[in-house]
Amino acid sequence: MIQSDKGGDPPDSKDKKDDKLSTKADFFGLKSSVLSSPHELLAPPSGLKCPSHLHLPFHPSPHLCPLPFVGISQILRLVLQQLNLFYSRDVNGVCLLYDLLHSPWLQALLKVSYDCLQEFKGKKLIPATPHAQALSYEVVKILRETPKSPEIQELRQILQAPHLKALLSAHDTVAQKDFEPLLPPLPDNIPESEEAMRIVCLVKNQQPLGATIKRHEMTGDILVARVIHGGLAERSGLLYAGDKLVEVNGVSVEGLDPEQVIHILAMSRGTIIFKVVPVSDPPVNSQKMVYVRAMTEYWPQEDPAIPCMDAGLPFQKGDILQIVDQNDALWWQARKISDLGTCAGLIPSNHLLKRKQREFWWSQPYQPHNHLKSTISISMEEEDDMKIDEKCVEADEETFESEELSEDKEEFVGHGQKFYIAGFRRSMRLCRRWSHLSQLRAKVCGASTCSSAAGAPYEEVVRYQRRPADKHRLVVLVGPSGVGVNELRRQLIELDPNRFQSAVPHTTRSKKNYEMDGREYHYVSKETFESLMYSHRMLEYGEYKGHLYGTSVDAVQAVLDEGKICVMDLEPQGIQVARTYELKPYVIFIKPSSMSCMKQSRKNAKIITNYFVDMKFKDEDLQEMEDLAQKMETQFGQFFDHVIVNDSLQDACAQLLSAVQKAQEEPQWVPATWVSSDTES
Ligand SMILES: Nc1ncnc2c1ncn2[C@@H]1O[C@H](COP(=O)(O)OP(=O)(O)OP(=O)(O)O)[C@@H](O)[C@H]1O
Repeated sequence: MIQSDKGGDPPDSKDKKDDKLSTKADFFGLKSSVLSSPHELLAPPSGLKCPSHLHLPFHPSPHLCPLPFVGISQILRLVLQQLNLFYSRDVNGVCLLYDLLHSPWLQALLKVSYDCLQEFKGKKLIPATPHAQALSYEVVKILRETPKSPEIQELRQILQAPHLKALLSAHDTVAQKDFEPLLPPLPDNIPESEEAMRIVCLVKNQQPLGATIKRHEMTGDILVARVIHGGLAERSGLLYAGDKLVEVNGVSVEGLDPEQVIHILAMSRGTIIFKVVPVSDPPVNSQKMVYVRAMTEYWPQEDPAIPCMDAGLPFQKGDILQIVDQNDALWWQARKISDLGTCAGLIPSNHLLKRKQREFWWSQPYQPHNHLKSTISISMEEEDDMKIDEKCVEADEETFESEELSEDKEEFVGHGQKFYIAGFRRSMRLCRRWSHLSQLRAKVCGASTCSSAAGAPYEEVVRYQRRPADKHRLVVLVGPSGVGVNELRRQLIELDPNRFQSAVPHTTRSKKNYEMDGREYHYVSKETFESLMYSHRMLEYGEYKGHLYGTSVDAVQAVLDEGKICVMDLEPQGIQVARTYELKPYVIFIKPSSMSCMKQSRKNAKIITNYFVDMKFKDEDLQEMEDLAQKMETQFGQFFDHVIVNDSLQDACAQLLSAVQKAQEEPQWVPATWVSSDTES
């Protein structure tokens, strides 16, 4: 499709002249395909659609290749083999041909060839004879008449070998300047004022052409506004942003609106011929390909500012995008990595999206951030509820203590062998749920950084493959309370305690006589705990019954230093704190299954609460879990590397094991900063 572009040009100097361009928008649904022959450019011949013709321009033509071309011709032969393969498989072979010819290795090869030619051109070599082939025949004839000797025999064989014959034939072609195709001579008297025209021929099909047009406000010219990466126009290399459209199928576009041009194109059938005045300085996209993780979502259909809605690329939080063009300061071109074969689409640049986020933020009525009430902040009402809960616990202290004991017993069981799994203590889990996290964190990081509405909308990412000698990546499980995060974590560790381990949390409460420092908890003073908090060495922390509980970076590091995989559960707000180069966390979101499934599967499941020990799930609990999961996904989905729906516990556990293995052994997208720090160190 060619689409009308509303403008949105970068405000840089290169495009200043376009500031006055029209901002009308429309779309014309021209689907077009194979681009045949322009006159001026070194484009594929019009016979491209015929497989037999495909070979012609790519034979190692003798007059194009410098002498040591054995390697080159070999590679070109490979290219031809590939093309033949593609051709027999794919009707749309021309596109593949184009892709191949655009491949960097072929370009490099041609460049070498060209450089060699240039070198020889400078030397002005003159052939000793233009008829080396005839000469060799003559020599062979003479040799036949001379007395036989092994040397003469060998010379005859050499001269009659097909390779040498081909070489001599190539020599003669070059020597006689017998080049093809013959181009018509240029007329001598072209007036200087006359603009060079390019004729571009396109054949409509289901593929979009991938270009947008706009009208220049001052001159009224119809210009190609944007050529979309990966579209036919771009792959043809014949249409560039800035080209002036003169005629479409013989109809002059002078004085027409973009919409009228679009109408002509929409009405056209089969081949469409464009006459264009090429832009004097075609833009070159020399930027390297960048990959980013979308930290927000974008819907072009809801964005009235997009230059061309149909060319927009919608994306969701967490999508990995390949940015292919950043020439425009406002509108980039990108593809989703899940869909790299397609034409690119327009997305707002980092700068523009940030601006949009800020505008959106200010347009919203003020709301305290209580949408994840149970995990982030606690409203006044909840504060009161909590006090009541705490009172209940206080009143029931003995029972509570004995329950902690019984939980210990439970935790000592595994594979018929007694071993202790840290990080599952009831107090720690309850403190997470009832933590004063937001208040505590506010103390540490100050309102400005924590409440910043709009972080970077894109995060640059790279493929990271952990080397066997590297420490393992931290595995973080996130999910709404009761979904089974701890159950899955426990099952994973029990599966192979020599490989998987939890971090030992810290607490400011005093050690009980059956506990061991560094086993259940690291017992530290309030001052030590707070100093860890203030120096950002705590991944998570909270207060429960007047004591502080939390997991430190060092505790996680201790597990990783042992060569084990540290598996921890975190509240989603803690993910950002854990996302560091040293821990390289792999975040798995544990999601509840549907209500009806959970009603079945959670029949015998028990919730941990601060005063009921074996409380069964009620429908409201399941509903709350589902709601919270949705909110978590909406707010933190961009950080999730993997999602597991916890329906059947056995399946979920198998999925978890496989995901954890992949995280450690297969390449994953991680923030670019994690890897650049790697190379620095
Ligand atoms: N897939 C499942 N099928 C049946 N029961 C399950 C499943 N997953 C978890 N459970 C049970 O649900 C209950 C709650 O699970 P778990 O304690 O792991 O929740 P949690 O996500 O860690 O919650 P919290 O963060 O509040 O501690 C447990 O009794 C557990 O055995």
